[in-house]
Amino acid sequence: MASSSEVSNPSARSKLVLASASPRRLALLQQAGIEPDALLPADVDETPLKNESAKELAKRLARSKAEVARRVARTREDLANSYILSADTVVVVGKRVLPKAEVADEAAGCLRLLSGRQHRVYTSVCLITPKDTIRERFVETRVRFKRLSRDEFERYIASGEWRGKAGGYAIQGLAGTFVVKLVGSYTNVVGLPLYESVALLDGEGYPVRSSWLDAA
Ligand SMILES: Cc1cn([C@H]2C[C@H](O)[C@@H](COP(=O)(O)OP(=O)(O)OP(=O)(O)O)O2)c(=O)[nH]c1=O
Repeated sequence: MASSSEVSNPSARSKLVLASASPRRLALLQQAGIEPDALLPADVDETPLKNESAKELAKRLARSKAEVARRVARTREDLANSYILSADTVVVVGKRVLPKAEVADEAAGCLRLLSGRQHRVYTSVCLITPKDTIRERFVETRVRFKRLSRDEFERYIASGEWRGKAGGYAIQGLAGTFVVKLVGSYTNVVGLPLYESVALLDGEGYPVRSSWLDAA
């Protein structure tokens, strides 16, 4: 067990890079008491490859994001020995991968497919350690939406909350009222499954609970 001086000495703390531009992923990490030392978003092409399954897509993209961020981090003296964490979230109806909605038409198309049905949300999390070991976790959550009325549909589109969200909705916002049933991890749907992400970091020696003393 670490001594209290080790626990409270910030200079001894390992560095963590979150390879993400998603405010949700940052907020989820912070909810777990983990404050990344740097944000290095990776702009990767998210187009699925021919015959690529949704699971393969999420895994490939999470890994690419981490690898792009690693290249940047390893050139920076302050981040040279850091852990790199990334994730990718994909929403699937049947075998169909829904887009990350950027315009209202895309969001409307997603909502039509999601209304009154069950869908799956996949998030793949990738961790690269200071020793360059790559670890991954893949998490699936099943979500069932109520059948949306025309009014709900139109008002949700008008809200704009779908913008930049996989599957054209955000469960942490108004769309939370559409959820009849959820099986699995809620934080997985928001974009970073906390149990699995913390387990990954913990398993590779990152001090996940070092700031918990200050949390109250
Ligand atoms: C389904 C769902 C997705 N989302 C968000 C999480 C992700 O930000 C986004 C999925 O797109 P991603 O491509 O996984 O992530 P991103 O481009 O937003 O961020 P980055 O690659 O820089 O990490 O959708 C929600 O916020 N709530 C939800 O309910």
